[in-house]
Amino acid sequence: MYISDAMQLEVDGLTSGYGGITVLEGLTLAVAEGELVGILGHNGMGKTTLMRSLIGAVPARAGRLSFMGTDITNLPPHRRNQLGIGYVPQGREIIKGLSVKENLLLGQAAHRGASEYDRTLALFPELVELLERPGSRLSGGQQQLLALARCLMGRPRLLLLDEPTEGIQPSIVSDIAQKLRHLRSELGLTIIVVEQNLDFLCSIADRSIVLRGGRIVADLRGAAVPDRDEIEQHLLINA
Ligand SMILES: Nc1ncnc2c1ncn2[C@@H]1O[C@H](COP(=O)(O)OP(=O)(O)OP(=O)(O)O)[C@@H](O)[C@H]1O
Repeated sequence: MYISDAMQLEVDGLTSGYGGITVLEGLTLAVAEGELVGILGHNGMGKTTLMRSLIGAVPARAGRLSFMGTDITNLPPHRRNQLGIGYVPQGREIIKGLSVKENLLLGQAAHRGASEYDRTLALFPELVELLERPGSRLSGGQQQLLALARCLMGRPRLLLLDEPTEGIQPSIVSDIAQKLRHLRSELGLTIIVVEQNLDFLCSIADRSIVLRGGRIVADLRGAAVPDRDEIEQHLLINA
């Protein structure tokens, strides 16, 4: 898989939080175009806050964020999305009262321009026979595919995923891993994925970051799959 030398995302000294609580404290991270980065950490360590800070839902209190050379530190979420940052939140947020097709078209409604519908369905042939089915009648795995497809309707360059395997049957988890690998190679996407499922993460990531107390305490890079034992050690040390 091609990974560029150029940094697509640069986070420099990011501090953010809620009300009187500081969650991320001077976090610094650079992600190259085409990289697939896993974010690990125990509950409450700031993984979702990092995702929400990257999309602009949680403002930076200090530090600087840059995406594809543009300073996005003070840009609102819709502008960051237009620049190419896509987000699939924890819990997926499928609109259950709408059909698969309607959910997909919502992903496009946020963007003006050429239709992504046919291109997206070509990447997700599993959804073709489900197009008229309401979101409420999808399995967890189908919902995750729909959430990914809906996000891709906005043509992101960077895909942020928060716990994509949560609540998904173990037998389907490998399908999600395969889909992410496929999307990355077909579209050259950069992917940052928050995960608790180590097996899943080790099967897809070429770099793993461990968060603790709002800081990065391990940044394990490998040309291929990261070392599961090493990651586990960092998680244990940080428990
Ligand atoms: N909207 C909010 N208002 C106030 N505090 C919040 C809010 N969201 C999260 N927090 C707090 O911020 C801290 C970090 O939460 P965050 O959700 O980023 O952690 P996480 O690593 O993603 O955890 P989990 O694995 O449980 O999702 C926690 O102490 C949490 O209680």
